[in-house]
Amino acid sequence: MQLDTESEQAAGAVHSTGTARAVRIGEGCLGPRAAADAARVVVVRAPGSSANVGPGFDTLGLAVALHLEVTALVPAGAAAQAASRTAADFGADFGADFDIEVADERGTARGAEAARNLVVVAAARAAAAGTALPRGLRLRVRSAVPRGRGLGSSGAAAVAGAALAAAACALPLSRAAAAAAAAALEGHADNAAASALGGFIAAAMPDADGPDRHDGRGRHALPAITAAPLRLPPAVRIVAAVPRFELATHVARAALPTAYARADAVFNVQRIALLIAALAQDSPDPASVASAMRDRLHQPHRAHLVPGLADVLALDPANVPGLLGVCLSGAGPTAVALATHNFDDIGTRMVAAFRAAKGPDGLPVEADYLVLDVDREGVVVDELPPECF
Ligand SMILES: Nc1ncnc2c1ncn2[C@@H]1O[C@H](COP(=O)(O)OP(=O)(O)O)[C@@H](O)[C@H]1O
Ligand SMILES: N[C@@H](CCOP(=O)(O)O)C(=O)O
Repeated sequence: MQLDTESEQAAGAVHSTGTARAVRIGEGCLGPRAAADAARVVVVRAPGSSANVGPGFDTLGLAVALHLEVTALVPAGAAAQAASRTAADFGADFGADFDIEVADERGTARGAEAARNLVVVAAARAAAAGTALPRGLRLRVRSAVPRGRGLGSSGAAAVAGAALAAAACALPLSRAAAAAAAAALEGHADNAAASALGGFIAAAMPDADGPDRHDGRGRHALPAITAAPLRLPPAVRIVAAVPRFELATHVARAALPTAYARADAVFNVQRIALLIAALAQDSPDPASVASAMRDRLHQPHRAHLVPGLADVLALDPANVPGLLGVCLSGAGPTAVALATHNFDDIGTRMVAAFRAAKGPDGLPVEADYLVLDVDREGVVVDELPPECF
């Protein structure tokens, strides 16, 4: 399935392919739809994600039922105002005079400070591909996705921002477009595609050597990404053991080698194929899944950043009922287990394995576990009456 943002936007198309479900802003309205030139309240909800899923470095992603929600007050006349402004109106310093406000659990930011919030950055970039964000946006952000833990908080924020941009500018939105916009910001497509599309996905960035895309007026168009939904049996849930420290993705990426031995590349390519095949079964064979979730591209190179990881990864379905396999979640430090039952026992074992290790301060690595459903919906956008803000 080719997800091409440019052609969708050019055609103003909103279509449903069944798998890359498209959504029109306002679809699923919870209240009466406001007139287009009246103030509107738009609610965007995007799930977090667990990227890589073992061997699928920068490729596989699994959306998890932990959500980031943005409630936006879009001022009256926003669509016309956005259409009349161009991307050039809003340069790198757009935040300095940009009338925007973001409130989240860390407080309220305005202007230039608000413009550095990732949700706003993502909205601004996505909007710049076609138009500019209107002035006067008021955002409230609530996120259940812990930041910097490997559960895709930045991907969720980027997807939500892209969806918000479309809503604020009254443009049609497809989940594919939101995924592409967020992937362009993240630099890898796994989190973005999972947060935008939901479920278990494979995703790829466009060919790095491809042509730079412009729309002829100097505006940078968002690159298409390629994504495909993968089967995951309904019984599978995710047990996430979340250490109580942050690990920024850019730090964990800096720990990776720039080149790999052919044997390691082949090891992972084989296991990605085997993992997808094993999880396509109604009752996946735990030994097959666990073996296919092994990785040589990122986990060994990041293990020193996540004390206890080796012991968590050593949990074996042969000894743990319900367990299918364990891996580092995204860039870490969270570890996730795929499981069909016995979730609390699995979470307890993962936390105990972390606790048996010592952190850099010489103290045990404390972690908490969450039992999460797979989010099968991806990003959703609703519209509420203005008094709901
Ligand atoms: N709700 C949010 N609002 C604003 N920025 C966010 C939000 N969630 C995440 N971010 C940004 O993303 C960063 C974490 O991203 P990253 O290091 O990729 O970790 P992860 O995506 O695994 O949580 C945060 O430091 C912050 O800059
Ligand atoms: N493929 C990326 C995924 C990063 O995910 P995050 O949730 O840690 O941001 C990587 O492994 O670097």
